[in-house]
Parts: sequence; structure tokens; C-alpha cells
Amino acid sequence: MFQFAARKHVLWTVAPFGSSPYVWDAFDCVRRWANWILFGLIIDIQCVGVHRQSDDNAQQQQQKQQQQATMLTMIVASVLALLLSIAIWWTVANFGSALRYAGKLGGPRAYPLVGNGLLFINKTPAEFLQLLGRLIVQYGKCLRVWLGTQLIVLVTDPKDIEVLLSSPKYIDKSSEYDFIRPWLGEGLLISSGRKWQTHRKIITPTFHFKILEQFVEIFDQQGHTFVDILRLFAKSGETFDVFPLVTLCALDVICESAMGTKVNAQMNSESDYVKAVKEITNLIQLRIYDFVIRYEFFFRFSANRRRQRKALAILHGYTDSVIRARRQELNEGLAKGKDDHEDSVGMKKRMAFLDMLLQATVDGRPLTDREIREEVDTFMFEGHDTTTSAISFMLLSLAKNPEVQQRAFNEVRNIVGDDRKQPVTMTMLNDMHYMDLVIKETLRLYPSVPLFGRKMLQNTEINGKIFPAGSNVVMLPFFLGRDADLFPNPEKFDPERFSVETSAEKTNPYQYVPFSAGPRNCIGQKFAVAELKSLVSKVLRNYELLPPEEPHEETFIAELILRPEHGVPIRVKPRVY
Ligand code: HEM
Repeated sequence: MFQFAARKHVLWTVAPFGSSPYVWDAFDCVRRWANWILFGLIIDIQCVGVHRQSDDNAQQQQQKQQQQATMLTMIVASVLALLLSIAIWWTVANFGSALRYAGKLGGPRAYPLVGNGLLFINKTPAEFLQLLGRLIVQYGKCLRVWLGTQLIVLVTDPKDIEVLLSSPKYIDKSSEYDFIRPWLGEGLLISSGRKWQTHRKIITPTFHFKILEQFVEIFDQQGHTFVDILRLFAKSGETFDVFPLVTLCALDVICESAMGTKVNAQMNSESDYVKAVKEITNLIQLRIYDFVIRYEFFFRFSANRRRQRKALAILHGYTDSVIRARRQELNEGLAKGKDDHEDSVGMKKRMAFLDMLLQATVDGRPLTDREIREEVDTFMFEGHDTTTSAISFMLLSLAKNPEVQQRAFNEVRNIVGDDRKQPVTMTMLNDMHYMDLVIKETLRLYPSVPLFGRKMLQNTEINGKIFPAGSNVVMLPFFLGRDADLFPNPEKFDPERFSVETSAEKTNPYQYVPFSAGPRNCIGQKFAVAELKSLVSKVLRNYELLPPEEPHEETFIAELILRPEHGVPIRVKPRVY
């Protein structure tokens, strides 16, 4: 009897899935499944009362034992069935609308629990990005993918992106940002609601162009060190990976701009702070692509958690100590009635972002040390990885396109002159218009932030489609920039496509969003563009950029930033003029 019931369980459990063409998407199928199991459970419970009489004592004893065993098995089976039913009702309660509406968005066939995980299994991070590209071609510019139980909606239609980015309703970040939360806390990149609103308001003035002017000196000095380091490669003429060198330079720039301190990463890449930044970014990459430790529950029990804790102790410890020291200096200066931003001879000192945050108030109160740390760490993260990616790919693009490089160099030479030691000013950077086009074209093909996401808090209708509550909606500038419908001949590196004469008004501004757009756009855009121009112009004034000796295949890893899978190989030789 029990065997029969158990076999029926298996059949009933499988049958509703087998008969459904769109397994995950069929909400009704899950409901049917639950009903069948409940029905099976009732039969199981009824059969507990079935027993037979016998005169033979030994036989009776044996039968009794058998009955007890059967009863026990049935009780266990019933409890399991009950738990399964509860799990199904929980799934329906939590994923009900996701299952119902996700089915209406196109996408590859998904399976219970693993979703589309099997498609991605054994894929390297670079293959993962290529696979997303193929899915977009196959299923269109808005499709859904299940990564395990996480629903992702991929969007590359500028019309959908316009609705998502321009509205203040969709400002909550998707689940991927949780991986970086331990470092950045509730800083501007991740926070939402009123906290984000008030902090965005007080931080916006710190990126005013008048304030940015004072950072140009930092760009110039760190650029000088960078160019010195390249001298070795110019001498040997060998192909080298420029990405790690740019990373260190960008770290130096942002550290001095954000905290007013020098980590000297370019001169000492083995310092604890620099190694901790590297460690934490590696861990973020690991979590994005590992389907087990994506889940906080499993991450907590992995060795990576310890690595993260160790790196965070160094990163937070450093920022905390700088904040404490600067706050003390500020208080002492105020007590002596002296302007803290004057040095001993009364000259105005440069203010770091941190100094401005120390003086800011929210609802009439100063920011706490913790709030300041979160914002400073956010600048440290957003301000070095993104610019590293952009500068590296810009150098590579110039190396591979000598005509563009010559034109960019001519512009720089006309503006700055022939003295290689002449520091570049903000006015000079603002006059580099062709360089603006080169930056735009670089970010079209190599957007530093290849994808960014929003969490849908409720079912949301956008251009006739319903984006289910709880889904992570991911917009992909990487594929927008390579879409031939939006950018004809997309493989060609052609800065002119962004010139006012050819592009203005013809394009939808939401088809080109490397800095995002709308209320949650990149607050550091002007800082980034100035840094890029400063550093790249410095390199061009000293070196001619050449492509790698051996042709190399370009493959990318999309994390929170775009990374090259095999580095960014270039060569340099001294520029003669
Ligand atoms: C080429 C360089 C850069 C690129 C391509 C870039 C791109 C972006 C993008 C796409 C976003 C939106 C992300 C999202 O919606 O999730 C963003 C946000 C942000 N960026 Fe940048 N960024 C760059 C450099 C910088 C720099 C240098 C800083 C700071 C010094 C910075 C600070 C921020 C901050 C704080 C946010 C969050 C803004 C908010 O949510 O209100 N970025 N950036």
C-alpha cells in the first residue's frame, strides 16, 4: 500500500512539470503540483488505519513489526510531503508574480530551482558575457533569465532604459550591489530612499567645477609618476599590460582627492591598503560568478568570508583613522579661530572630498564618522576602478588607431605647447574637444560600467511589459554600444560619430549611457573626464602608443566594472617633436 502511495508521489510530483511547456513560467503548474501532493498526503494518512488480524502469535508479532515500520515510513513520508507543500506555497507566495509575469517576457527555458543556471554552468566570466550577448540576439532587447531563484530582466532597448533611468521611482539597486555593501555600506552608490536623496543633495556641490579645479594638480603630479614608470617599457620596446599600472595611478589620484592622503600605490604596490583593495575587488568578482557564494547563507560559511573580513579591517581602519585625524585638525583649527584650509603661511590649502563632508550637515546635524566613511569609501571604489578601465582602453584604442592618435596629439600640442614639463590647467583640459570625442567613443565600446541594475519593488508596467516585483532589471551599456541598429559599423573606432554635426538630435540620449542618466547618474562624471584627459594627454606628450606585437583577442569580464580577460597590451616609444 505504502509502496503504491510512494510511487504515486513520484509520478504526481513529476507529471505536472513534464506536461508544462514553460516549466518555471507556468504559475498554474506549481499550484497543480501542490494540490496533487496534498491529495497524496490524505491517501497516505487514511492507509495508516489499515491492518489485518491473525491467530498465529509469531506471525502477529512479525506483522506488528511490519505495520510499525510501515507506519513510521508513512509518517516520515507525510511529514516530508507536508514540508514540500509548505515549500511550494512559500515559493508561490514569494515568486508568484515573478513566475506569472516573467513567463510573458521572452527567455530561454528554465527549470525549477536551477532556473537557467545550467546554461551558465562551467562558463568562465568572459564566456558569461558572450552568452548574454547571444541571448540578446536570440530573444530580443528585453528578456528574462533565472539565475537559480533570482530573476534577472536584461534590457537593451533605449525606450525601456529611458523610462527606467529618468524616473525617480526606480532608484533601488539590484542584488549584485549587495556584494560590495560590506565595503561601501550605505554610501551614495548603494543607498536608497531618503538617505540617498539627502546625501546626493549635500554631495553634489562637492563636484562643482570650481572645486574640481583644485584636483587638476593631483592629476598632473600622479600623471608625471605614471609617465616616468612607462620609461622602462619605452626603452625595451616590449609589449606590456598597462591595466595594472593604470590601476595604481588611479588609486593614487582618488586617494589624494578623496582623503587628502597619499598611499603612493605607484611607488609601493605592496602596501597593505593597496593589497586590500585588490583583495576586495577579487572577492566581488568571485561572488558575482559563483552561483553558490552569491547567496549570503553559503558565503558566510566559506573561507572567502574570512578573507573579506581581513581586507575590510584594513580598508575601514585606514579611512577611519584619516577621518579621525582630519576631524581633530578641523576642531583644533576652529578652536584657535584659524581657517583650517590655510597653511602656516596663510596660503589656501587644497580641500579633499573628505574635508567637505566633514563640514556638511544633514537636517541640521553634521554627518557621523560612519556616514563619512561610507561616502569616502564609495569615492575610493567608484573613483578608481572605473577610471582605470576607461584610461586603459583609451590608451589601447589610440594605439590601434594611429590616425586618431595623431589628431589627439596635435590637439594637445596646440593647447599645451611643446614644453613637456608644462602642467595642464583646467582651462586647457576644457579646450580639448577632440579628446572629448575620443573618450565618448572609448566608453561606447568599453563602458567602464558595462551593466547596472535596479530592483523592482513592485510589478511595474514599462512600454507594455510587466517587470515583476523582486526582479533585478539590468541595463547593459556594453551591448547598447555594440548594437549595429544604434551605432552603424559598431566595431569601427570612430570618435567622429559623436561630433555635434553628425550626431546631435539624431540619437536617443538613452542609447548611450556609460555614465547612466537621470537622477542616479554618475556624480563623478566631470572629475572622471578631467582625469582621463589629463593622464592620456600626458602620455601622448611623452610617448607614441603602439599596438601589441602579437595580435590579441579582446575578451571581457563584466563585473561591477569592465575588465579585460587578458590585460590591455600596448607598446610605447618616446615621441619625437
Ligand atoms: C570613466 C569613469 C566613470 C564611469 C564610466 C562611471 C559610471 C557610473 C555609472 C554608470 C553610475 C551609475 C551606476 C548605477 O546606476 O548603478 C555611476 C554612479 C556613481 N559614480 Fe561614477 N563613473 C565614473 C567615475 C566616477 C568617479 C571618478 C567618481 C567619484 C570620484 C564616481 C562616483 C560615482 C558615484 C558616487 C555614483 C553613485 C551616484 C548615485 O547613485 O547617486 N564615478 N558612475
